[in-house]
Amino acid sequence: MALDFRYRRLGYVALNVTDLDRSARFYESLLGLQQTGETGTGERLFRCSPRHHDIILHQAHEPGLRRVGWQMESVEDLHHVRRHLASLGCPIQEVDSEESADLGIRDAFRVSEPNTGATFEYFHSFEEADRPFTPTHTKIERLGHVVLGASDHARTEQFLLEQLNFRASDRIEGAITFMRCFPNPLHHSLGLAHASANHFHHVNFMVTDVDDIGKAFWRMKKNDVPIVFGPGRHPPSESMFLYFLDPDGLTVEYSFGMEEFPETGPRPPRTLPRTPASMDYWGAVPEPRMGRIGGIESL
Ligand SMILES: CC(C)c1ccc(C(=O)O)c(O)c1O
Ligand SMILES: [Fe+2]
Repeated sequence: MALDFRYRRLGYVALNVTDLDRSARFYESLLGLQQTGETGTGERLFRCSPRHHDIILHQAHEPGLRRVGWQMESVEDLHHVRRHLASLGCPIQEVDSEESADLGIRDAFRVSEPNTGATFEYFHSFEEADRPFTPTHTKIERLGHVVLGASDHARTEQFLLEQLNFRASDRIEGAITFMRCFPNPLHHSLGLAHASANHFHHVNFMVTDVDDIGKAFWRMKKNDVPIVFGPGRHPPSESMFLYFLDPDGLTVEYSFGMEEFPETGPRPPRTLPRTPASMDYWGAVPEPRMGRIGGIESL
């Protein structure tokens, strides 16, 4: 089957947190998301875009990734990816109408990415919020990307590229692959790190102003939020970055700027050597806590 289904964007990321109130305060007041409501099961919805939500926080015993939502360009693209995954023998779980209504989506289904066990949810229509997103201290532009650690990196990368129509933008040899969800132009919406076990690595928010990075550095310091990498500038995507930990120790990144790819005639992916200089132009060194906490919940 030709893999010509088209993604619109990384739709949303659902995270498991161990103290919902504490995390809600962090994601709202320190990160700058707007809380928009709750689902019938008490999950909290947050946004940084005109859409229904960008982040879901779910109360759980262990922190980590609950699922990743992918918005497709059209209903035909959604049917296409569903048929393709079913033809590969991947069990498809439909999202029932009550939950879909809560999430502002329609015709959604979930599937377990067979190598990492991460739940991918595919949908097409995504409700808009009734009011525009009004940034507070940080001019967040969008939910940027999610990075997973994979114990079988080669197989996972192959599945994502050959079966799910992601495209490789760059690789750091033996460390990470940066992938865009075709034809979305952003350098990466999904990153796949080499790891000894499958795990959540980090979630990223793109900001519109370099001052958002500098201001976050001091805001996090004043509020005793651990900064685990940066400020710095990533050679692969050219973005300036700051990584810090949420109250459960999940890693969150702010970044400013990112290379964009044309749909046709993109440059080929590069392979950068596995050296500190491939992670940061400015000489920052990641703390061991970066990208360490966070399991992957299975479907
Ligand atoms: C340190 C990590 C995994 C990393 C490296 C490079 C980029 C980038 O080029 O944007 C990232 O976003 C990362 O998270
Ligand atoms: Fe990142």
